[in-house]
Amino acid sequence: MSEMLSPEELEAALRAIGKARYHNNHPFHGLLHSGRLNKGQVQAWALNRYYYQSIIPMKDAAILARSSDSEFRRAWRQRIIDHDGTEEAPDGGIERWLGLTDALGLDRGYVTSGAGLLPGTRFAVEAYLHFVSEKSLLEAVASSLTEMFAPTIITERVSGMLKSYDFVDAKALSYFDKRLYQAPRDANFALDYVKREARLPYQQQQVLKALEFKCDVLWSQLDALHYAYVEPGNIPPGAFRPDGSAK
Ligand SMILES: O=C(O)c1cc(C(=O)O)c2c(n1)C(=O)C(=O)c1cc(C(=O)O)[nH]c1-2
Repeated sequence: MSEMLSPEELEAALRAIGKARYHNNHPFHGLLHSGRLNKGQVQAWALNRYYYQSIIPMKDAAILARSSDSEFRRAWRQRIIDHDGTEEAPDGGIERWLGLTDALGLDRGYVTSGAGLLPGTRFAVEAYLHFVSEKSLLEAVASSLTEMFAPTIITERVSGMLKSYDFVDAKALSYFDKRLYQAPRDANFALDYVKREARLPYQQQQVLKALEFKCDVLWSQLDALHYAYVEPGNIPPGAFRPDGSAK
């Protein structure tokens, strides 16, 4: 039986998970941020990461659909607006991500079709969608808490990539500008929620496990990229080939 943690202890335990398991620790990010990837490898990253982006509003809609609290829904629906945009301002996160894949020379139809995805990306991203649909609302909210750790990695990524790659510029990376304030706003809301709603020891354990799960979702996407495009360079049949031979 686990002990009841104070809200502050719960937060400290969540931060310890992020410190150990967040994807900023993955070697693929080390290569991406320090300019040690070639353009084809950066294209592979952006293409696969598009799939994660595209599923985020669907997973947030699944979370919305599970809450009976209109105040909660009002706050949470902002996430969907941020990613999908509005009629007046259609350049939400998804559109901005496609701005990055455009800048990298990838065809939009190919990117959005998902045809060149790594199987590992597909399975990891879909596992996230299933997780939030099937687990408790508390666990679903907790699984978004990786965003607590996002601002640091975004700052490192943008400055590293701008310095190192002549094929990306600030406009291509503008997706990340908005994430710098959206991610902390969203993470603070979700953190307050889990600190308030995890009222029993088993619920606190569920919250911690949900964050571990989500770190695994992010980590396994980078494992798949690394295996296919860095070492040993085993690109699965049908997946994107930087030389364009199997498009
Ligand atoms: O660039 C990153 O490293 C990174 C990480 C994460 C994250 O930690 O899950 C998200 C994002 N970006 C992101 O752009 C984003 O919109 C996002 C939404 C979520 C979520 O779980 O609801 N995570 C993330």
